[in-house]
Amino acid sequence: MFKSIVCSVLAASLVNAGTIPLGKLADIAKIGTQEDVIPYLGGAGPYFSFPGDYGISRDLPEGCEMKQLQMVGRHGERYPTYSKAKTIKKTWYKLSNYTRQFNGSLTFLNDDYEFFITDDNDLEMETTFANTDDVLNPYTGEMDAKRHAREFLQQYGYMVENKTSFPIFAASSERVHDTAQYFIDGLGDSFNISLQTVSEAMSAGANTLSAGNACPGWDEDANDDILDEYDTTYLNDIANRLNKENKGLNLTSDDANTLFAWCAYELNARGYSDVCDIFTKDELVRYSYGQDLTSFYQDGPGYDMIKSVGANLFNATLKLLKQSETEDLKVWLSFTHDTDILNYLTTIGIIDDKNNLTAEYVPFMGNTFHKSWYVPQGARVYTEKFQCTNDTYVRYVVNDAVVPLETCSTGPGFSCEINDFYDYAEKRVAGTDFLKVCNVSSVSNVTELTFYWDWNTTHYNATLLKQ
Ligand SMILES: Cc1ncc(C[n+]2csc(CCOP(=O)(O)OP(=O)(O)O)c2C)c(N)n1
Repeated sequence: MFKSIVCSVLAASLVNAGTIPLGKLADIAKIGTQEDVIPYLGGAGPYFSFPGDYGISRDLPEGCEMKQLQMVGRHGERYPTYSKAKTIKKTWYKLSNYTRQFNGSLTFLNDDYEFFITDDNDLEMETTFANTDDVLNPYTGEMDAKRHAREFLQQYGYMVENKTSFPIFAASSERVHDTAQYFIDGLGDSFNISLQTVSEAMSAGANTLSAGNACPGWDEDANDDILDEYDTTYLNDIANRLNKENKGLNLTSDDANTLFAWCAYELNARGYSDVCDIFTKDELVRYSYGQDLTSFYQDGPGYDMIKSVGANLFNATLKLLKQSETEDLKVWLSFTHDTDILNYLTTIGIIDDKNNLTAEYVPFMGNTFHKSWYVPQGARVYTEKFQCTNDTYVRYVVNDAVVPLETCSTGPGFSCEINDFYDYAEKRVAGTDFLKVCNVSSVSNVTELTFYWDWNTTHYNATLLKQ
């Protein structure tokens, strides 16, 4: 209410001051024109479908019947976290304190540029119709989740036609919870969904959708010796270029690095970002690979403990698959964070673990791991279990594309025959030990993931966290 009064007062004063922007409106000119940049932003930017879909049809193979559907999704487009906002603001203060005219790719700052974070209460949160910087922004997390719900109904609506009451699970981060709620809103009022908010506090231990948050054994710096080798002179080049064009500006390579995140989050908040136009295409490729490397060695196959972390959720999804005949519920929808999805995909074996990424150069041959392809904002990983005549199969759909298991894809639609799948899965989880490698017992005595089975009696309603 207060906000809308302030807005109308502001609007009125703009009218009186005669500053209504006439003619050239940046949003009209730019919204929708920067989609090429999004895949290079390490998953911080808006949702896009997995580009390498191999041409496999997403449709249920002919003559088959879906038996169970699971989905693990990331929350949608958001504002920066507190820590990322701090670094972005540091760069913004340098720019906003510059007293001369800007030249080159920073020229947009001469016009009436408004910094995209206008309210610190938005930090850590989804971008929404209410808090977006621009009414035309097509990339709000709210819209993404609602659209996802409609796409879910279009693709799999037959699975919920006769079962309109069911639970949806969300980790207790506020943005994750909000995404689940927008998804529920998008399903429409024919449904009676109970939103189960499962704690992602450390004390939740194994009963969580965010094993990474219950993992004191995880060490962010474990593979820094590898990551430090990556050549980051492209960041110095960016800073030097901007400083040369703008005498007296003292941007550092850290500022240059921050500008990529600024570009991504401004797209989420505003729908376009002049900051994205600062970079050359080569610089975008170098930044993007840096993001791939970091997540490969912190949350992917490059860090040996990750298979164990992802096993906490993967084991639960396997149990659900095995119970598909006896469990009343056929659809299991859950929302969590990007790192948790990367951990899960690592255990499944969907991220290539046969070629460790090199930090010595950008490997164009044989590198299939592009972080943004797997976990853009709003990422969604579906597990399909379907029966065709007498045989049953499993396959994964990542961000709208069927992504077959490398060594098990001879079934219809490049799926994996169910017994072969269980053998495959057993090998994947052999030797993993989430509780041990994460040292869970130091923060929690909860040793099992139970919420998929006891939600109806427990009713999960964890306190929301901004993390
Ligand atoms: C296995 C593991 N344990 C702990 C961490 C620490 N950690 C960093 S970010 C994060 C949660 C995800 O937050 P964010 O990167 O903001 O992802 P988003 O909410 O945008 O999906 C956790 C648990 C980690 N990355 N990986």
